[in-house]
Amino acid sequence: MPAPHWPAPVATAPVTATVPLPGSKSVTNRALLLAALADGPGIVRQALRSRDADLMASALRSLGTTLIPTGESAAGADWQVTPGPIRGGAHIDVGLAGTVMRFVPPMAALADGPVSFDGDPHARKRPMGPILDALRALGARIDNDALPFTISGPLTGGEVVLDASGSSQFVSGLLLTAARFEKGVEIRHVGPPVPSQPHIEMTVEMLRAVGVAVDDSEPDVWRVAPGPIAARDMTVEPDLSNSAPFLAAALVTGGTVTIPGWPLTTTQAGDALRDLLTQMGAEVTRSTGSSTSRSTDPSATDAASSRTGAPAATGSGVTDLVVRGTGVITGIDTDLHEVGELTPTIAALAALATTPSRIRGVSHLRGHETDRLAALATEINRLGGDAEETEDGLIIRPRPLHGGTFHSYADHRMATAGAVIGLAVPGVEVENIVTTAKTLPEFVQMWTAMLDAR
Ligand SMILES: O=C(O)C1=C[C@@H](OP(=O)(O)O)[C@@H](O)[C@H](O)C1
Ligand SMILES: C=C(OP(=O)(O)O)C(=O)O
Repeated sequence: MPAPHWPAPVATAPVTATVPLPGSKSVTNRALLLAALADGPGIVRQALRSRDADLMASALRSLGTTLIPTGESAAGADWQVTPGPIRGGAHIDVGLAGTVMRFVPPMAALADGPVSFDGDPHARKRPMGPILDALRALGARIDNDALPFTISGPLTGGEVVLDASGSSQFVSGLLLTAARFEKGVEIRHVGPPVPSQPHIEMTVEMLRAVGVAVDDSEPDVWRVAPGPIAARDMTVEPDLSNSAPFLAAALVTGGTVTIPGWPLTTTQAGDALRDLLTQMGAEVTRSTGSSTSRSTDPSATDAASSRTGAPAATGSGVTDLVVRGTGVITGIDTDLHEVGELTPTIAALAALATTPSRIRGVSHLRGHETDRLAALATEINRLGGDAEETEDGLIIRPRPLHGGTFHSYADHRMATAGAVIGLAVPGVEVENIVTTAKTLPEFVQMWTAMLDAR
């Protein structure tokens, strides 16, 4: 039986809340995979626990990695990761996780036998062709062009040309395992621009932090020489993209939301919120206030840690991010090609803005958890709004909204977009709010706590 729809709470007063966030999905799943491919046991600290992260952990276990939780706190889980010989014969459930369906197959192609993959019904619709073709070109055998598929090695590596305009994860997936390929890899992208460059930078930076030499000096070309991946102690940053609905609440209610532990420098897409929310009318400041980062364990500091696998904070590398709503939400004309995962929240704010908005550069969102452009236009219009899909984005014009069901399409960011609109529009019910478990299982409790805080 489907769970009842979640009545999105209406804000009765400006919110004033501090919202600590669990770890980044993108950093967690890269860190776990790199630890599983490393030359010895390592630790991943303050990792996210969520459906996507748990699917990654299960995938790695079925390929022969030992993952032992050594501690769990509000900041996340600490995993001791001990690599093993990569085992074939496994079946891997990717759920709806792009990071699992694109990052694990290159590792599976190194297994000593075939490995099969499948996922949620919609996962079978997400684009996989370019990375599967690339793996074939590098030596693997694969029996399909989308999920479900079975992959068999041996994969030797070498040079490959692919079109990664559909997802940066095609490049990240190949890069993460590339040092373990006999010949390493040279990836050359040919096609329209690759989206989500910060996520590729995150991959490159995390690889360098574990001793892998990545040459990205030529645009759209990445070279990784074969060699060991060093075992390290990595600490995961808070998930800045998941701060989006909470920070949006400051704008919607004319309140103030503070996120502690915001890194001073980061490759996370969510860092773009500082600029985007300013453009939409917020006052955004950093303060050293209460922020001490999520880690208090001095042993977590590691000279080799990167910004994304960041050293434990001493307070120097992080601040509080404070977003204050000024009472007016202005529309925005913006290209979100590099930070597409922020689109649902920006669209929700645009639906509540006083002037029109145009979101460009995100045609690749049609291959996300759902076709996000169609889903956002449909759901905003269902509540009486005026949203129009364009070839590469959305036009959203001001129009008063009314209550109704906001469908999530099993998309965590659609569900949280419904919650943002519901702050200002009585009677919004979000269908399948529990889909937020993909990256933020505590969403409802955190949302309620934010609204209750004074
Ligand atoms: O590598 C990653 O961790 C991600 C890359 C991006 O994918 P696309 O390039 O497919 O948008 C992003 O949208 C996704 O949420 C996470
Ligand atoms: C696109 C997203 O996820 P995935 O990692 O499944 O691609 C997202 O979280 O917005």
